[in-house]
Amino acid sequence: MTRNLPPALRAVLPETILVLVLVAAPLLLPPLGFSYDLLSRVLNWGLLGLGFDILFGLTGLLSFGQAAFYGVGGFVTAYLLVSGKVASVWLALAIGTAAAGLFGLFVGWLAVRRIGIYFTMITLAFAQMAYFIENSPLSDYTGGENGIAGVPQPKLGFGESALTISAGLPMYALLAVAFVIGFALARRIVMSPVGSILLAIRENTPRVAMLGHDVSAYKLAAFVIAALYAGLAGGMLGSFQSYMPPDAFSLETSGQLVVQTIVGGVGTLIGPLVGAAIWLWLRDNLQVIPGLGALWKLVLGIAFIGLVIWLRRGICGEIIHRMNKRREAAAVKAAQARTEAIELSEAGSAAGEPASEPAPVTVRDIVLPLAPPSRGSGDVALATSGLSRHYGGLKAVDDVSFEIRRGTIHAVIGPNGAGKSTLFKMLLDEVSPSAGEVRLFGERITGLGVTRTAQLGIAKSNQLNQLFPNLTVRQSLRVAALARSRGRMKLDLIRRSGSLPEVEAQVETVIDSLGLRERAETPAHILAYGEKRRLEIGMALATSPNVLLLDEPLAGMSPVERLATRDLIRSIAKSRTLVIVEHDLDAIFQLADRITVLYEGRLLADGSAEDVARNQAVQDAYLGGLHS
Ligand SMILES: Nc1ncnc2c1ncn2[C@@H]1O[C@H](COP(=O)(O)OP(=O)(O)OP(=O)(O)O)[C@@H](O)[C@H]1O
Repeated sequence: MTRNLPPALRAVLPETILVLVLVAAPLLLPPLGFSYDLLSRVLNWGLLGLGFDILFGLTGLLSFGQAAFYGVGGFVTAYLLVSGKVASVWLALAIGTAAAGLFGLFVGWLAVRRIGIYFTMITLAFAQMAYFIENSPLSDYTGGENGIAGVPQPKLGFGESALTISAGLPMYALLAVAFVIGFALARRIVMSPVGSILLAIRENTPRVAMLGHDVSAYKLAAFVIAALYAGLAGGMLGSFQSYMPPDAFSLETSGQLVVQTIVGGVGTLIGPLVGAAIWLWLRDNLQVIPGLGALWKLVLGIAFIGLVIWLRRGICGEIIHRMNKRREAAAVKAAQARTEAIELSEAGSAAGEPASEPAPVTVRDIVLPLAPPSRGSGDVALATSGLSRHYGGLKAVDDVSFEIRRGTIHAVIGPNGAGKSTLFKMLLDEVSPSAGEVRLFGERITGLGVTRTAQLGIAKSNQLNQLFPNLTVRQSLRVAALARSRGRMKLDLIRRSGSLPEVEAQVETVIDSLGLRERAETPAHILAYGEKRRLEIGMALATSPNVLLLDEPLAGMSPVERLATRDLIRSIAKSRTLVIVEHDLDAIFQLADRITVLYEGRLLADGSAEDVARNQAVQDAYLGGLHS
């Protein structure tokens, strides 16, 4: 239905619907028990929830400490106004919001380096500390348990003619305007390059770091954005009810926000508002039912357990899912059918039957629009000296020194457990060596970490796929290409993710070179195995590296896929240095200019393919005369 709308209107459809609903709400909902005051509180919670949803829904970081920022914004604003230090409510709101953002910067800086439950615990601990500080050491400023009364309401205009925005409908209108602006801004953030990267972080954090994005910095940005929203909502709370309550800081506030967001729909932006409407309406109305008494909390709890069980994605999440499902069902079905056909054809070709489909990859020479970073002029691209990695007593890699020449295909081979993958991981500082170092074009990169080395021009495709399962092929490659065009971190929150011409050209080139044009809009988890392997390589390639490391690129592929991927590798090698770990020795001896052989963590041989094939030690220890 929405497809028939003009593109300009379609782009702002959610905002348009939101405005219509917010205009209609005070006309239609009061008879159902939604007073203007209740509607205003719902909007205030919704504003708090917008930031939380960017943090939790988009980035996957569950904070149990949003009350800390809500409280800081609220109390700083209220104190400045009541103490007379600032006369303008708008200015006090701006300062309160900025204070919450600064506090968010501090807490986030400590929290984002931790993951999962540890992150959540740090946010919870800070919120509890903030509650204590508000109640005790700072009670002269905050009123302690009494909070701050007499917070003035905002005024529109100047001097005598200024219009006070009083409680009731005017305050509802102000909060509605704030919410619409906050929503539009949040949606822009979600659709921006930063939003794409935050989503990818939720899908697969280590891979985002390996592509060259500074994961901690992006998480911190999401954290501060959430704190700013919370600070603004907190500031408006005091002004709207003329009183800043101490329980803004309480654990219950943080917990209620989490529940409301889950009930309304995580990752939908509008979900926290809907969750708040249901929660507050039920709470207000259950409390006044005669005979229910204190049992209202029990009834509320049961109602919410039911909602969460039957509407797993939350109310808005479920609605959006069902609408998308109907619209996308045919596309998903077709994608799955294509996957089955490809896998059937691959199984057939693996069993020696003639392929029922043409080779899926049609390779052209790959000229990527985004150039790799320019690095040194020497002949040696990568060099290791005395590189070792020990796990307890096990020497996974032991004192390995070798060089990889610029513009060559260099293979690293060795039997299972020889240390190839560990060596690879050390080449881009994914794993820190126990001893020794790696140099990229003469510059020491050991100790820089995987994100910095990626920015210097090394990328790796992994032995086990590290994809973004719910992102499409195009979205995945875009996240990779953004790392080359934007560096480790850039806060372009307002521009659209797909609006960078060079990045888009890069993505299209890689899609074509991978032979995935037909699958560009297919989520990674639906792809056939061979396609996933190619996407794994493509993501590394899309960062436009100087040196591309391929860890077992042919593993598990059918013969047809292998041939196609070999062509792809040859084509990539025309413009960059390639290092390959691979067990398919026939492929390696055809592809590689030089070969390094590892055996039990040590360097056994290093030379041209002919030299290595003739090397007696290699034959004895590994090849068993196969290539003599
Ligand atoms: N994180 C780790 N902790 C302990 N031991 C490890 C770790 N990673 C690798 N190893 C061990 O180091 C040795 C080398 O492993 P590695 O994966 O590098 O070998 P590989 O040559 O890549 O093997 P394969 O060809 O089977 O992938 C193995 O004995 C492995 O069990």
